[in-house]
Amino acid sequence: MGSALLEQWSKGTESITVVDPGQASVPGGARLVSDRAALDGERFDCIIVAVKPQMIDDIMPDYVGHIAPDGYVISIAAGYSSARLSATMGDAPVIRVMPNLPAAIGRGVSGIFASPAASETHLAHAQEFMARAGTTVTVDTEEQLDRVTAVAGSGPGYVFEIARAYVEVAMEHGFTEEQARDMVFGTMGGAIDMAAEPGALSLEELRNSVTSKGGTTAAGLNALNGDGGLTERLRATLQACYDRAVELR
Ligand SMILES: NC(=O)C1=CN([C@@H]2O[C@H](COP(=O)(O)OP(=O)(O)OC[C@H]3O[C@@H](n4cnc5c(N)ncnc54)[C@H](O)[C@@H]3O)[C@@H](O)[C@H]2O)C=CC1
Ligand SMILES: O=C(O)[C@@H]1CCC=N1
Repeated sequence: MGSALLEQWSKGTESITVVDPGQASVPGGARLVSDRAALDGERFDCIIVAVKPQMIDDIMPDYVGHIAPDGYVISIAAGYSSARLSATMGDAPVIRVMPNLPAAIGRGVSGIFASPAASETHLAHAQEFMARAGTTVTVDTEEQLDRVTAVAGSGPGYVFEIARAYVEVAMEHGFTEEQARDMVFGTMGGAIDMAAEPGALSLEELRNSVTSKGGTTAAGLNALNGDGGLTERLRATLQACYDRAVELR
């Protein structure tokens, strides 16, 4: 996720240093070091936490001395709370961000939550920084940020899985994978873009406009969600994701 964001962050004027022992190169002209020791006492206006939440306790305390006076911390880690991160990082101000993967093409959705110690300046920087990667939604509570994770942060995973299953089943109707992908991506992308047009009809109206009484779409929709099973499945999906975020706090 950090690499996807780096592509977009690099469009700004900041000098960016990445510490990552697992990368041979990073995009966007950022400086890469494989070991924090190479920083040699340098301080940074913003330190971005983009490691797995389960690694933060081990890794991040070593970075306390690298935060500039008036600097702050951005965390993209799921779940791990701002209070816990601040305590881990010498009481630094923390802004939590929950991006999603289409940030890689500048079409991400990022939730932003500023903990009380973060200043207006920190928040304004984080908002501008994340806007380079797509849409931003600033939320008032950390609870809401964990719900952004359930809807948007993990959302591309749901979408990719739905599209994958749709392609698989389309191929069972005798199409090549290329044909199936073209049809599924075109249908999903075209329908979503149409629904997102300014002044578009509601989703119910759009659905109904495809659906002739006694026709083919009605038959398909009845199988898809006639019993509310799809809605229930999505409810369980978001709840399971949110519950996991809570466990990671
Ligand atoms: N993958 C996604 O779509 C999203 C991920 N996130 C968050 O982003 C964070 C990273 O997740 P992913 O990118 O999926 O994982 P990842 O495994 O792809 O990336 C983690 C990176 O941390 C590096 N790393 C490991 N040890 C390190 C150390 N000691 N110092 C510095 N870097 C180290 C790894 O080499 C790797 O490049 C997580 O906290 C996750 O919750 C948030 C939103 C979306
Ligand atoms: O699966 C995860 O934990 C991360 C956080 C949101 C998306 N991927």
